[in-house]
Amino acid sequence: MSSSSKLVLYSYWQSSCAWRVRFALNLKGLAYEYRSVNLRKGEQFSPEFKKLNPLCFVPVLVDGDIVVSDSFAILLYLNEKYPQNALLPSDPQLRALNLQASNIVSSSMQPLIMQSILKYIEDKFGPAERQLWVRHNTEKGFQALEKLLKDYAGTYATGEEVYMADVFLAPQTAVAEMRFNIDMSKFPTLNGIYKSCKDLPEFQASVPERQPDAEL
Ligand SMILES: N[C@@H](CCC(=O)N[C@@H](CS)C(=O)NCC(=O)O)C(=O)O
Repeated sequence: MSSSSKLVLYSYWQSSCAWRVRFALNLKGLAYEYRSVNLRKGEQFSPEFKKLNPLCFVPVLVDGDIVVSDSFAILLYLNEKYPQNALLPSDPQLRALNLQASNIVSSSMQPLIMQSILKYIEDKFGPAERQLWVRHNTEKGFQALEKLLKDYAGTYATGEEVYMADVFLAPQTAVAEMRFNIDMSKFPTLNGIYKSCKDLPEFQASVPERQPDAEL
C-alpha cells in the first residue's frame, strides 16, 4: 500500500492512551478513520484485534501496511513520518524533557491505574482501597512532573509550543480531575498546561465525549 493510504486509528472513547494519539493526529492535521474497540464489551480480545496488538490494548494505528501499537511508539512514528507540526523540539534538553515527561505518564502512572488493575483492586480490597491506590499513584507521578516542568513551562509544558509532553499530560490530567476527583490546584504548573491545551481546537476535537463511540 502507498504511504498516502488513509490512517486508521483503533480507539475507545474513554481510553486516555488513545486520546493522546487523537490529540497528536489533530495537531499534525492528519485525517484518520476511527475504528472503535469497545473495551467494556471485551472487543480488545477478539481474534481480529489480537492480530493487530497481541497485548490487546488500544490504541493501534494502521498506516497502509504499517501497524504500530502503543501510544508512545505511535507518536514517535507519526513525528518521523509526518514531520509537520513537530511533536518534539529540536533543542536536546527540551526534547529530553518531553520524552521524560511523556514516559512518566506512560510508564509510571497510566499502567498503575488502568481499569483492569483498578477492577482487581476493588474486587479484592474494596472501593476505598481502589481510590487510595489511584490517589497515591497519580499524585506521586504529578509531583514528579510538577518538579520536572516548573522551570521550563510556559503556555505549554516546555515553553510556548505544544509538544509531546502536553499530548501525554493533558488527557492524564483530565482523567485525574474528572474520573478520579484529584485536586489539580496542588499542581499549578500541570493545571496551567491543561488549561492551555483545553483552549486548543485540536484538543477539543480529541476529547472522549466527541468521539463516534461515546456513550453519554
Ligand atoms: N502503553 C500502552 C498502554 C495501552 C493501554 O493500557 N490501553 C488501555 C486503554 S488506555 C487498554 O486498551 N486497556 C484494555 C484492557 O485493559 O483490557 C499505550 O500507551 O498505548
